[in-house]
Amino acid sequence: MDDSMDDHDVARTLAEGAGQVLLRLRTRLDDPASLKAEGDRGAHEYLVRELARLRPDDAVLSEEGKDDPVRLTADRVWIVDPLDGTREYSEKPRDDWAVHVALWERGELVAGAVARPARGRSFTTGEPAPVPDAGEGPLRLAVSRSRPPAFVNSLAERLGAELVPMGSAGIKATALLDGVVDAYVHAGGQYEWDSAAPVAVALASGLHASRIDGSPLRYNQPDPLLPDLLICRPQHAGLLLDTVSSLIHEDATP
Ligand SMILES: Nc1ncnc2c1ncn2[C@@H]1O[C@H](COP(=O)(O)O)[C@@H](OP(=O)(O)O)[C@H]1O
Ligand SMILES: [Mg+2]
Repeated sequence: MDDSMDDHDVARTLAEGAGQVLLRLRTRLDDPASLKAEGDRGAHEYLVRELARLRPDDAVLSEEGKDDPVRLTADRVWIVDPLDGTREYSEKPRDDWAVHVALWERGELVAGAVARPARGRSFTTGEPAPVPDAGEGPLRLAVSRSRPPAFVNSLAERLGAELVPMGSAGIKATALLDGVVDAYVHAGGQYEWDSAAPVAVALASGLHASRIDGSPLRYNQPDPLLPDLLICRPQHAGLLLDTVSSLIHEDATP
């Protein structure tokens, strides 16, 4: 255990370090299949090695690792996505991919960092970024560019909102802190590692983060599937949750 760094520092240092591994790989590989495979593997190996060195007593849940059930009885679990937006990473020169490192401790996300290596700025719970003021224009909703929620066109239409497709959950969540979008909405499938660090960073900045039915996001569950998510300014949460709920309800009504 390295006491010279607190958990926020560990999250940021490791997310940025894995980002450097990924940037280096991208200078020597071009083929998308190799970039995907080598990127996932190289960043995962770096994170596992550094967590074992800096926090040897903690458990790890990584998208790219075998799920070790020891995490279910551990007090502290690092939930990491070594390369979020793998598809975009493989499509040079796209820059919408990220590294996620979060720490779950006894039921809560207590630290986290989202590194955006190709954009050169990281977001961390250690120094929460201020939330930019909402603009006057229509709401801008960040959505997956490849697997957006089924209801998203109806949602945009009902709210008079604009859709802003982009890759990576970390990129979409931190786009709120850039002031580029007003909300990130996802449904249809995702896992704990996709949202843990983005949600830790968003909550530290004072944003709202929940399931799309408004219920809390729970991490370190036996099944890491966590299929939907809403991150937004607190003042928009009621409108967005109510509108999503009515669209889902209408869809389910014969
Ligand atoms: N329907 C779905 N089922 C499973 N995972 C999904 C999903 N939609 C998005 N994701 C995952 O969520 C992350 C962000 O997705 P997107 O860029 O489409 O918004 C990606 O993580 P990875 O790149 O780590 O695999 C992607 O695989
Ligand atoms: Mg991911």
